[in-house]
Amino acid sequence: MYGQIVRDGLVNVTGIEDLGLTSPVLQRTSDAFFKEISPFLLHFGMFVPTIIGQCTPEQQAKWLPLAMDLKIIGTYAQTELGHGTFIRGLETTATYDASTEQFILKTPKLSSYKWWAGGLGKTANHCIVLAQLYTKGVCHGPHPFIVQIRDTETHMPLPGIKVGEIGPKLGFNTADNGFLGFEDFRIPRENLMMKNAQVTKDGTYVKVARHGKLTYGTMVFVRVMLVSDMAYCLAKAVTIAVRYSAVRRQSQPKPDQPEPQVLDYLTQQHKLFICISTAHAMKLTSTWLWNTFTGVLADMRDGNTDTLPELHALSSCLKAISTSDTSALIEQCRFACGGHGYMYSSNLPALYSFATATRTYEGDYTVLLLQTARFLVKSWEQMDEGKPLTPTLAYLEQSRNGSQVSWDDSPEGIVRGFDAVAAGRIGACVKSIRKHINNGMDYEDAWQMTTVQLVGAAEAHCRAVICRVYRDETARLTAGCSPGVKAVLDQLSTLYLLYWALERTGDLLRFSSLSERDIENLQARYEALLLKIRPNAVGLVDAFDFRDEVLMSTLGSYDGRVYERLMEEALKTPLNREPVSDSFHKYIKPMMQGKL
Ligand SMILES: CCCCCCCC/C=C\CCCCCCC/C=C/C(=O)SCCNC(=O)CCNC(=O)[C@H](O)C(C)(C)COP(=O)(O)OP(=O)(O)OC[C@H]1O[C@@H](n2cnc3c(N)ncnc32)[C@H](O)[C@@H]1OP(=O)(O)O
Ligand SMILES: Cc1cc2nc3c(=O)[nH]c(=O)nc-3n(C[C@H](O)[C@H](O)[C@H](O)COP(=O)(O)OP(=O)(O)OC[C@H]3O[C@@H](n4cnc5c(N)ncnc54)[C@H](O)[C@@H]3O)c2cc1C
Repeated sequence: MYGQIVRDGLVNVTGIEDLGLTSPVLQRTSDAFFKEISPFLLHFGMFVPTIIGQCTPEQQAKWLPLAMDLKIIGTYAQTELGHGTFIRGLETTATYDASTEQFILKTPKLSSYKWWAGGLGKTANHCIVLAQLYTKGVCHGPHPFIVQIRDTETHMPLPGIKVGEIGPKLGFNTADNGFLGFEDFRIPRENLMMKNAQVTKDGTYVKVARHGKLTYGTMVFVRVMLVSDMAYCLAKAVTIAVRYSAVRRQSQPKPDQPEPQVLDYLTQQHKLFICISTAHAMKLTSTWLWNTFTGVLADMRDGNTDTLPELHALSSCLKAISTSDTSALIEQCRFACGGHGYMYSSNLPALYSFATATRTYEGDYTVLLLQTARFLVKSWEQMDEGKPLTPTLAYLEQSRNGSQVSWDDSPEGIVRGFDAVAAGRIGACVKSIRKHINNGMDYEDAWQMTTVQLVGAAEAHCRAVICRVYRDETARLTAGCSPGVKAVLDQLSTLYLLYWALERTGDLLRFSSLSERDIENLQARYEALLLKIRPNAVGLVDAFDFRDEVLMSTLGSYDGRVYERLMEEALKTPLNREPVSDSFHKYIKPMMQGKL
């Protein structure tokens, strides 16, 4: 199993070298090799980006060629058995010894073991280690170090290194996630990644970066990338489910009619068409977020970190919501395929296990939404002080006078409705925090007592951002399209707005003049739109243009030979090599004969 995985991984990363080892190329071609992920994902997805983001030019000149030529294989070891979210609580230490100009890495106790890093178990021979940096008796917090953990010739763990695989998981079972412990393991001073902070030969700590959280830059990059990854993952799942729903015929609503395609059931359309729409919404939002990210990087290259807080808030909530929506909607695709959706050969289980993991790694859902909420509350307070709001929060101004937004059921009106919900929920959180403080709580306790509402406010803000970006980007990108294409893509973005308006009627009743009659109108429009989209449903998923080798699905292959493929896969099962398993003779027969 592992040997095959490594072979496929290497064919992937070396066989396409002439195409250029860019992230998107690697990411997309790796899907033709793995139902889940490559053991080299962390090498290209975090090890290389961290060298670029955290090393000085001199350090990059040393490490980047080695990494890009796969002379070293790396991963990113930050999480420990005892800490993942709370990075400031990490226990691994790196203590500077000026007499030898080395850092001594230590794993003080079991909970300090690095745990989870992809590729760490048996594949990587180097890794980025986040450790508490001590010099001259002072702790300066978590810093990144580049550490060789295995001999590059023998692949044996180096003396003082304890490393291994963490074992089977819900999914990601081709990721080779590992554990890592250090016993007074020494590395050269130069292995501290020194772009944002340095330690001189005599042990003096020098802070370089103006912003205290640039060490967390790789996580922001990955969160931005994951939004696009989720769009791609969901597009694969809905391609499988819609194609299967066009093939599958079931039940007989009318006695004298043949069994219909299950795709003709309105409930099936309700399950699946939001998935098509959401894949588009997340793809367009991810491109918008990527452009925002590169803009902030450019600002930071000019020494300006003012736009970083908004990027952190955006990447946090968009990563949280895109992974949560994708996990839920891929499971919905699985539900839509009945029993055959539960077959591993459908590829829906693997797609689900990948997406649901992504809801956790690179920042847990709740924790990241609370990060966004922190930014929203601070922005509200700045608005109260008359300070300007950042672009994505301009809608807060409308709530300043507290008047209720009048409901307008046009697409643009619905977008404004979601702005009103977000503004209203943020305002309610600020009111709650202030009430608790007035009742004698300190700020931290008042914040904690409001966190359930704060998570909801951050979700509402994110939904408002997605709705606005999806609507605006669809209009912009279809401006030059044929009327037919323009109409279908407009239907999809309208469906997204109607779907979420119906999901959030409570909020819209609370923060706008939405009435019961308006809700009835929304429901009727939504159902009529499902019927309009039905004729184009298969064409819309075909337009995602996934080859069968990438979909890897008995249910979603282009030729629709579902039952033949299911049987072909079944016959490949090892248990079918012999008509009678030897377990019959060992256990079942003796049991039947009363001899067990
Ligand atoms: C060959 C095959 C294919 C190759 C493909 C290649 C390309 C693929 C590209 C991408 C896909 C790659 C996928 C890789 C797979 C990933 C596997 C998983 C990896 C991991 O999980 S790595 C570990 C991730 N861990 C986390 O995310 C931990 C989450 N915790 C935190 O982020 C923080 O600890 C915290 C923010 C939750 C809390 O920290 P703390 O208490 O210290 O901070 P606060 O007090 O809340 O805030 C203080 C202050 O800092 C600001 N802040 C916090 N974080 C950031 C940040 N990241 N950036 C900027 N600012 C930040 C925060 O806003 C506060 O500011 P203010 O005080 O309010 O001003
Ligand atoms: C498939 C997979 C791959 C991974 N790969 C890597 C890797 O390559 N490298 C790496 O370093 N790590 C990796 N991780 C680890 C991952 O980054 C962490 O699991 C993630 O950051 C969550 O942290 P945790 O596990 O400590 O969860 P915890 O934070 O302990 O979460 C447990 C519960 O506590 C809640 N919680 C925690 N803090 C707060 C708070 N402040 N307020 C409210 N609720 C809170 C959470 O919401 C959650 O409900 C991987 C994880 C997975 C699942």
